[in-house]
Formats: sequence, C-alpha cells, structure tokens
Amino acid sequence: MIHAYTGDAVRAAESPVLRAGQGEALMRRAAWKLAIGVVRELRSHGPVAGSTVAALVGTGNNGGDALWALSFLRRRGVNAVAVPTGDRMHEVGLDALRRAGGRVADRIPDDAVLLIDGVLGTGARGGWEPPPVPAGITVVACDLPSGVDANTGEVAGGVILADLTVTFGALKTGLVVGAGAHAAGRVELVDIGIEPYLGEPDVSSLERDDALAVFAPPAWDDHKYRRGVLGVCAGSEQYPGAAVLVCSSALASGLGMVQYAGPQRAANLVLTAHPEVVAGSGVEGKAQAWVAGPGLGSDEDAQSRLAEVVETCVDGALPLVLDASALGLVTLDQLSRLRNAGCEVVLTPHQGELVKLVDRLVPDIADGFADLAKADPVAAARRAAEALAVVVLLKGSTTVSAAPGGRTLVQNEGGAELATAGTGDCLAGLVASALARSSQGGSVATPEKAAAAAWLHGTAGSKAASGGPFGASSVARAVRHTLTAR
Ligand SMILES: NC(=O)C1=CN([C@@H]2O[C@H](COP(=O)(O)OP(=O)(O)OC[C@H]3O[C@@H](n4cnc5c(N)ncnc54)[C@H](OP(=O)(O)O)[C@@H]3O)[C@@H](O)[C@H]2O)[C@@H](O)CC1
Ligand SMILES: Nc1ncnc2c1ncn2[C@@H]1O[C@H](COP(=O)(O)OP(=O)(O)O)[C@@H](O)[C@H]1O
Repeated sequence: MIHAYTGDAVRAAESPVLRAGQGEALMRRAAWKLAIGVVRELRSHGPVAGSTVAALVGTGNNGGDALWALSFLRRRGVNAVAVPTGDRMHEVGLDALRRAGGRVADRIPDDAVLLIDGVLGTGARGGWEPPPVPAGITVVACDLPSGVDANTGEVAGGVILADLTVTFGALKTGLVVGAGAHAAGRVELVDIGIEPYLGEPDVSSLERDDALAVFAPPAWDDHKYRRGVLGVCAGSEQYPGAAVLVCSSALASGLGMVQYAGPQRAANLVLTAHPEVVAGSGVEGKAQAWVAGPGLGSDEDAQSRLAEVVETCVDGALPLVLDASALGLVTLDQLSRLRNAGCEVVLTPHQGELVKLVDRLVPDIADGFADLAKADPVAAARRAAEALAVVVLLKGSTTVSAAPGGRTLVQNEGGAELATAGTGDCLAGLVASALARSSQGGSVATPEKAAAAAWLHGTAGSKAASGGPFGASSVARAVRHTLTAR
C-alpha cells in the first residue's frame, strides 16, 4: 500500500522541524537527494562531468532546493546554470551556487541536457504558465511539477511534463491523481526526516500484492459456492454485448459461478461465449452478490429488472454493484433500503454519470459539483459517497474509490487505451467479483475491494495495450493473464 498526503499536510509536518531551526538542513537534505536523482538521469544518457544542467528557479523554497541541488551538481563537474523565473531567488541557495562556481542566466542554455523544474512546489497558488522548454530535454521536477496543485492533482494553467519527480518527505496527493500524476512521470520518494510528523494519509493506492490478495486463488478445499457466485443483471435486446463483457471479466477473475439474468438475445450471446454461465430470465438462484446496470437501458423493463435485483439484495443482505444505466434508474429509497439491510453497495460512475447522479439524487450538493468533479475527483467522489452513504468508485484516468467517512483509494494502472466502449462493463464485473468472492467472509473493506478491481482492470488494460490497439473484450481476456502472472 502506498500513501499520499496533501501538500498542506506535508507543510504542517515540516513545521516542527522548521521551529527547531532545522529548515536549512532540511532543504540541503532534500536538494542532495534531488542532485542524486539528477546524476542518475545524466548517467543513463551520458557523462555527468562536463554536461550542462539548467534549473528554472522560482522565488520560494522550491527554487531554494533547485539552487542547492545545482551547487552539489557543480561540485560533480556539472556546468550548473540557474534560470530565475521571478524577481528574486532563495538567498542562501543562490550563495551556495555561486560559491560552488555555478552561474545565473536569463535563458536555458542551448547545450543543456537536463532541466530541473524548481519553480513551484507545495507553496503554489493557482495556475502558472511555464516558459518555453527545449524539445527533448530531460526534465526532473523538484518535489512536484510546477503548476500541479499538490492537494488535488489539478493543473489549472500550464505544466512542464517531467520524466522524473523527486519528491520530499511524502508523496503528495497531487502526484497520484489525474493531471498531476500524468505530469510527474516516474516518482521517487526520498526521506528528509519529517516522516514522524505526518498524520493519516489523504489517499492510498493498492500495490500488486494488495490487489492480488483480493483475487486470491482458491483454497485447496474450496467448492464453487465458497469461491463466490455472482449474479449479473446486464444487457438488453438493444445492448446485449454488455452482458457478455460483464460475465467475461467476472469469469476471468476466478469465481465459483456466474449466474446471468436477462432477455433471451443477451442470454444466448452470453451462453455462446461462456456455456458455463447459468442463464435465465429471473433472479432466482444462489448468487452471493449482484451487479446491475451495464447495457440495461432506461425503459420500464430495465426499471423492473433493477427493482427485482435490489429486492433480492435487500432480502439476502447481498452486496450490489450499480453501474451505467442503473445509475440513472436507482432511487434514493432503493439505496436507503439496501443500506438498512446491511448490503455492501458500490456505485461505479464515470465523471458524467456522477454529475447526473448527484443532480438527480442529492441536489443539495449539486451546485458547482460538475466543476469539482473535473478539478478534484477525489473530493467529488468523497462528497458523493458521504451524501449517498455508499462507496463510490469514480472512473477516469485515475480511478478513485471513496467510502463515506473519507477512506479513499486511487489507482492509476491503466492508460488512455482503456477509453474504449465496454471497458467500464468489464470493470463493473470485476468490482462485483471482488464483492462476491469475499461474501463468504474476509476482512477487506469495501473501498479496498473496489480499488483491487481497478488495479486488476488497469493492469489488464496495460497488458492488452502491449499488443496494440484493442477493444473491451481483450481487457476481459487479459484479466486472466494478469492473474496467471502472480
Ligand atoms: N519548508 C521547508 O523547510 C522545506 C521545503 N521544501 C521545499 O519547499 C517547497 C515549498 O516552498 P515554499 O513554501 O517557499 O513554496 P514554493 O512552492 O516554492 O512557492 C512559493 C513561491 O512561489 C510564488 N508563487 C506561488 N504561486 C505562484 C504562481 N501560481 N505563479 C507564480 N509564482 C507563484 C510565491 O510568490 P508570492 O505569490 O508569495 O509572491 C512564492 O514566492 C516544497 O515544495 C519543497 O520543494 C524542501 O526544501 C524541504 C524543506
Ligand atoms: N484516459 C484514461 N486513462 C486511463 N483509464 C481510462 C481513461 N479513460 C477511461 N479510462 C477507463 O476506462 C473505463 C471506461 O469506463 P466507461 O466510461 O464506463 O466505459 P463504458 O461505459 O463504455 O464501458 C474506466 O475504467 C476508466 O477508468
């Protein structure tokens, strides 16, 4: 498990160290680690001594870090050049650079092979427009790429995309969410001594082993009813394929049984693809969790199919995943009955679906919610989870799983190749599979199960993408191979 903290929390953790008069020492420690990261990058491309490294230097302590790092690099024989972006620079850092023999210039030298982005760190407020940067130059960001909001990952103005970000003391939330995660490139976390002062993380991310534990292989004495039985209410005459995608991904994740409830045309497709699925038109059976929504449509038939699944879950206190069409149909009354029955409920909207859902079900928080969802998906998912009192998995380049009460996980495994019709259906099948598998016991919390499914989905997406452009069926197939390569 990886943990990240808001920029504000990291600044708060620094303050006892600053109060103890250790500010300069902290900065030198950070800068030293930054310089080590830069040397490693230089070595991977050519010689260190004699190469030119420039730093864009802002007016605050982020610029101070960059100046100190340049001074250390100068001592390794690097031609170190500070390029100020404001009307002042960190005085002690500038003095260190000058004493080491570095220089200040008004533009990035033509022979620079590497650029340190030391303009803005956790003290940045609002958007920023970067100066032109030579094409192809290696960029190492100091603490976080300038222009990224350390608390949210939002990039309100411009940003210089980094190859590497060396971040100090703790991962910032902005480095693991959305545009910030994209801008940061590879992220290296270095200790600087503030770690004991960090409180609870803002968000966390599951790593491979955490996610695989949720999709563990069967125990030697398991039987099919102990491995999880999933009920699938998806697909319609109009959108039959969604039913196949949900069943395919769920089966590939390793379940005891998948039961399909839906119209004949969709059932026939499901059975052709997977004869092992138990298919029928109704919900009766042994399902231990349900997923409802993909390809359901919005007509009366869809409504009554959803209502039937909700009643089944309420009666049996079964977990339920609501996705796609179901997000436009589910009522507040149904959600409250599910909660009162003790059902685990996970909603899996993308940004547009979440905004519509909030508009329809919780108008109290709808004002400005669309902008919030764009700028700060973590806050949006949290607010919706809190208002609806269920777990919300918000899809996008970062997948956010938020529980009422604040527990939030973010996953970034898949790339934009996943933005193709039907991959969301596969994810819904995987989230529901995680719930069905654990319905026989286990102590993993619901948002962790949702995040494990997002990890599996994203990793399978990347695996599928390695073979070229793909459609959603390939994601379902790649799920199996992702779990094989344990
Ligand atoms: N604390 C410590 O001991 C340690 C801190 N460390 C390092 O310090 C960093 C935090 O430093 P920080 O607090 O000085 O803030 P920082 O990110 O440099 O920016 C503030 C400056 O930028 C300016 N500015 C703001 N927004 C702007 C905008 N949109 N566009 C343009 N300018 C803008 C703002 O100017 P102002 O608006 O106030 O005139 C102010 O001068 C942290 O990320 C880490 O790298 C490490 O060394 C470890 C020890
Ligand atoms: N730019 C992106 N980077 C990474 N993953 C993405 C990106 N865009 C979409 N995805 C993922 O692709 C899936 C799309 O789901 P969804 O929009 O529900 O598609 P559909 O309804 O067609 O099945 C989600 O899991 C989402 O997180």
